[in-house]
Amino acid sequence: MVEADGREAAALVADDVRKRYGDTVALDGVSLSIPTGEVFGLVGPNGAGKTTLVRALTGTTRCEGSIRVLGAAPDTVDAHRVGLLPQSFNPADRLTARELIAYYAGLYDEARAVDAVLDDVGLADDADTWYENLSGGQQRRACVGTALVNDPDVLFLDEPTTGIDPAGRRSLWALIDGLAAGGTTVLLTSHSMAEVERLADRVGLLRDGSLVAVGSPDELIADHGGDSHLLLDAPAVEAAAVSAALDAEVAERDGRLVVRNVTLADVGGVVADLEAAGVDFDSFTWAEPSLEDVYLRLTGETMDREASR
Ligand SMILES: Nc1ncnc2c1ncn2[C@@H]1O[C@H](COP(=O)(O)OP(=O)(O)OP(=O)(O)O)[C@@H](O)[C@H]1O
Repeated sequence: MVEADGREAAALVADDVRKRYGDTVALDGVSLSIPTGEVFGLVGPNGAGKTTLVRALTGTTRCEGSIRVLGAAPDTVDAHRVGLLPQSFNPADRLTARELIAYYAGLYDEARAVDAVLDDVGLADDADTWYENLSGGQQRRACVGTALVNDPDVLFLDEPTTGIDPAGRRSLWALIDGLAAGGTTVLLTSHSMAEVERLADRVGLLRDGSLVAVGSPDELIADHGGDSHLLLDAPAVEAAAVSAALDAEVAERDGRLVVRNVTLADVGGVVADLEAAGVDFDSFTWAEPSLEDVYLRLTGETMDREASR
């Protein structure tokens, strides 16, 4: 469908996309429509099919089903309008950051000014450093820059912030916000639920090659996040003992006890009941459900909570 201004209403459309590698089913009938200007976050455990879906959408792997990118098939879409940061990307070591960006800019008839791209990814001061001498996070930022040289209408970012420190991550988030505000459609994959919750208009959760949930972070949290809860640091206490003391549902997660369905107003009473029952805890945190809770529930996984922040 084409809007009155000539832009396609849906920048990306996938219909029943399937991909096998031998006996491995990497994509098991994925259907998806991403409107122009949306930031779509793709999450899922290792091996769920995220990179395969990015590769299918960018025409870098063949698959069954139908894909439209800006109204065209992935292998015929105008390459000037698409940017891709692959998950694994190893540029030549003996190029400076500026030479690397300039090389990619040279692949397009019309490209952005190299210094502006370096500035966008926070490498203006390190522009003349060889790629091999940049830190891991700076290298990743240089790689992000290569995907921005053509000012793409659709940008694929496969784990863009891996290895980037918190400050660099925040500046990349601001950059992505700015691109989206300017109408760029962004599909990003990430293992950071905080990142996806912060950036994405909608999130798709892939599991075993299937999209098991799609919605805004708020929708997913309301539908699948569960209740607000109290997290107890009580290393010496069994979940069953806390459950008996409170007459409540208590589970163990990542070394902490989770007392389910505790509203903020309930916290004082719950803590008083724990103390009255002699339950020995070091500290507690009250938490509303987050995208991480959605992820854990829908994938059945546990994850390093700190790694996801
Ligand atoms: N080139 C390939 N040859 C064989 N199997 C592959 C190939 N690429 C991916 N796979 C398999 O397809 C499945 C999906 O892999 P994919 O890389 O898409 O997952 P992912 O969600 O991106 O994982 P990660 O979070 O680890 O990056 C996995 O079982 C993987 O082993």
